Amino acid sequence: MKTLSSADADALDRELFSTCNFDVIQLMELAGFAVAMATLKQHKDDLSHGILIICGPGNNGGDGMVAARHLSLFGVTDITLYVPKQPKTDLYLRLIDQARQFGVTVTDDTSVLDRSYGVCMDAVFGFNFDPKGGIRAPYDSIIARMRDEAAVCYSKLVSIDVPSGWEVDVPADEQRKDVIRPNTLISLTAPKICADKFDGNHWVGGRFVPPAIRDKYGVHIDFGDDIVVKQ
Ligand SMILES: NC(=O)C1=CN([C@@H]2O[C@H](COP(=O)(O)OP(=O)(O)OC[C@H]3O[C@@H](n4cnc5c(N)ncnc54)[C@H](O)[C@@H]3O)[C@@H](O)[C@H]2O)[C@@H](O)CC1
Ligand SMILES: [K+]
Repeated sequence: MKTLSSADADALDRELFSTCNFDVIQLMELAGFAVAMATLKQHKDDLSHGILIICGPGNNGGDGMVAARHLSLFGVTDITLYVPKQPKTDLYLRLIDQARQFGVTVTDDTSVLDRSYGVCMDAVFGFNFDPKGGIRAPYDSIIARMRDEAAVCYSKLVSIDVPSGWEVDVPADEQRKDVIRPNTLISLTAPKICADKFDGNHWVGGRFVPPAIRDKYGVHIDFGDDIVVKQ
């Protein structure tokens, strides 16, 4: 499996915006749609017991907000978006408003971590997580609770793009011992180095990479006629 370093993922991302003329809203919509679809394929029964989506401050959190709306459209009725820090960016505020219009509960109240859900979705950090100096508040304590399903009651943990708190450029079997252990990882665009040796369910979404960029970075994912592929 070809994997990307965080630097390559960032460079590829910038090329999608510059060379390929994509807009962040387009890519985030496709990413969030793919996340919703992979979660539905992998965890349909668990979703009937509700889903808690925990959003971080960047685009990984935005993917979670989009996924919430699509999960509602797929018929999931009990969806909570936990957004611990009030976003300032207009894009995130609009995504939150749209999610609400589809019946999603949006909250910054930590007490949602005390409830029980079938699925907990980790949309906290993606490939731009910086491990230097550790995880800053309030995400440090949230990720610590996510690590322990007895503390946050869920049956399955699903991470978007990168398991939050993991070092992006370190293979799964070499991560620190105290990190979260998702049941499912949904890589976007292409798997990052941390997806190497990942022992859970692994899906890839991100049907937006044109052939020239695929060749340049060596990422050839055959989606066939689907939105996501299982690795
Ligand atoms: N082309 C692509 O690759 C696409 C990427 N998307 C998503 O965008 C993500 C990357 O988004 P971003 O660049 O916004 O970055 P991230 O979502 O990875 O997070 C960056 C944010 O986390 C904060 N942060 C970083 N390290 C921290 C630490 N140690 N403690 C506390 N806060 C910390 C930063 O201040 C910044 O606000 C991808 O992983 C993916 O989920 C998709 O939305 C669309 C397509
Ligand atoms: K994540």
